[in-house]
Amino acid sequence: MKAKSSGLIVGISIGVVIGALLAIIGLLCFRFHRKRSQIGNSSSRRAATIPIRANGADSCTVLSDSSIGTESSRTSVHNGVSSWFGGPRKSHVVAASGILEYPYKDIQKATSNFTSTIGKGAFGSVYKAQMSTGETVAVKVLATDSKQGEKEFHTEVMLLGRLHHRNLVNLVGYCAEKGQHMLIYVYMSKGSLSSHLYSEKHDLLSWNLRVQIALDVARGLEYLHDGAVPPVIHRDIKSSNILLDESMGARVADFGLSREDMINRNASNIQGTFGYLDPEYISTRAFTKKSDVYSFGVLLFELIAGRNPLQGLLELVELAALNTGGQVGWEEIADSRLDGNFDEQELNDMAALAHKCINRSPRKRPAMRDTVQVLSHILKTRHNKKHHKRSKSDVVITIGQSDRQSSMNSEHRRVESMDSIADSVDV
Ligand SMILES: Nc1ncnc2c1ncn2[C@@H]1O[C@H](COP(=O)(O)OP(=O)(O)OP(=O)(O)O)[C@@H](O)[C@H]1O
Repeated sequence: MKAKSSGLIVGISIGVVIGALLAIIGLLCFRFHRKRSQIGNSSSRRAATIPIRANGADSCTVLSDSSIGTESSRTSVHNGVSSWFGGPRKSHVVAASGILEYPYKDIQKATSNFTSTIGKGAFGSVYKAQMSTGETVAVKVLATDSKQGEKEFHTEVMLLGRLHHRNLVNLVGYCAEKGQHMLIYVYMSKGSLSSHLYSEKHDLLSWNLRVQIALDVARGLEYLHDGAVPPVIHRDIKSSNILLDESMGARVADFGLSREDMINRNASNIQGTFGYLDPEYISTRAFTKKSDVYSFGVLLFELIAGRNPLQGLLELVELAALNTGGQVGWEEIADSRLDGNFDEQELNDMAALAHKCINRSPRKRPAMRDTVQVLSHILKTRHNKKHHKRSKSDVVITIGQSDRQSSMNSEHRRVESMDSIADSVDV
């Protein structure tokens, strides 16, 4: 009986030990498995968030103003590369930039055999294309008399593909077949700034929108000058090269193209557009970032006056500058169609900035990063004024006369301090 019970005890003990061992092994296996799956998850998460372009162009570039950012992975995911994978030949991706090559026949089909013309510029015709993926794009077919060889074209595509910013008309693909060179861009549904300023078919651009457009353009150019590696000088800033997206956001187009390819080059070999050209460039033939700043100044005056350089814009500006001393009184050149619907202070600040941009001496012109600061300051001041007006009217309803007086005093003090900030941003 005793032997029987001690056998039972030994049996139970062995069972408990084996059970415990099994439990420990099971626990270890479970933890090991969980760790492995965590590693797997984190690497797939990383893969999903690493920008497609690892060459630096798509990483966030912090420039002069805190709200700025490159289009970055947003472009890659939404209107950039990833949404394009269904369409083009995957084997022909230009690896360094992520820009995709499209077969000629796809473009031919998407443009209804090149009949969907949007317009024609110095580089050739532009077509609207409806891709089989559902995307709408703009296809620029470079003129066939282009002297650019295959290698140079691919180099240009690689360089263009590195430039990505929310205020640039980004390149998304290309086609090099049948002796043709085509560049495929994000489609800008609202057309060019020049058409909005000068064509009857559009509603009048409000003053508020004009300032926002000026800031968008300044940010795009600032990115080209200070964010792109190597820096890019645009060389042809003008209102027809500023395109507007669905929400009227402005983007700089036609950047980074080798100007040697332009058709109808004039004999003097001066490149760019008359009226926007830096006089210093005309005399020295050296195009610098400050030449872009000059053209940007002309564009700012265009927004203010609603008149282009071929309609005597700069003559008007010079006359007004005699009276304003470059500072105040610029209202006299305001676009008459605005019918006085603009903030005088904003208009004077923007005109004073434009006047600095077109200074004959390039050294005295601001850098693009300075123009971004001044324009965002104008918009911040507008925002603050609106906010204060609203809170002031709330105060009027709830407090008595003496309190109202003190609140107005503090508003007065705030405006004074805003003025001193404006002086410090002055370029
Ligand atoms: N990405 C785009 N989306 C929508 N329309 C575009 C796009 N790119 C160009 N366009 C339009 O196509 C037309 C031709 O443009 P392009 O840039 O070739 O010439 P341009 O700017 O008119 O003149 P230039 O070549 O002298 O600068 C213009 O009406 C322009 O607004």
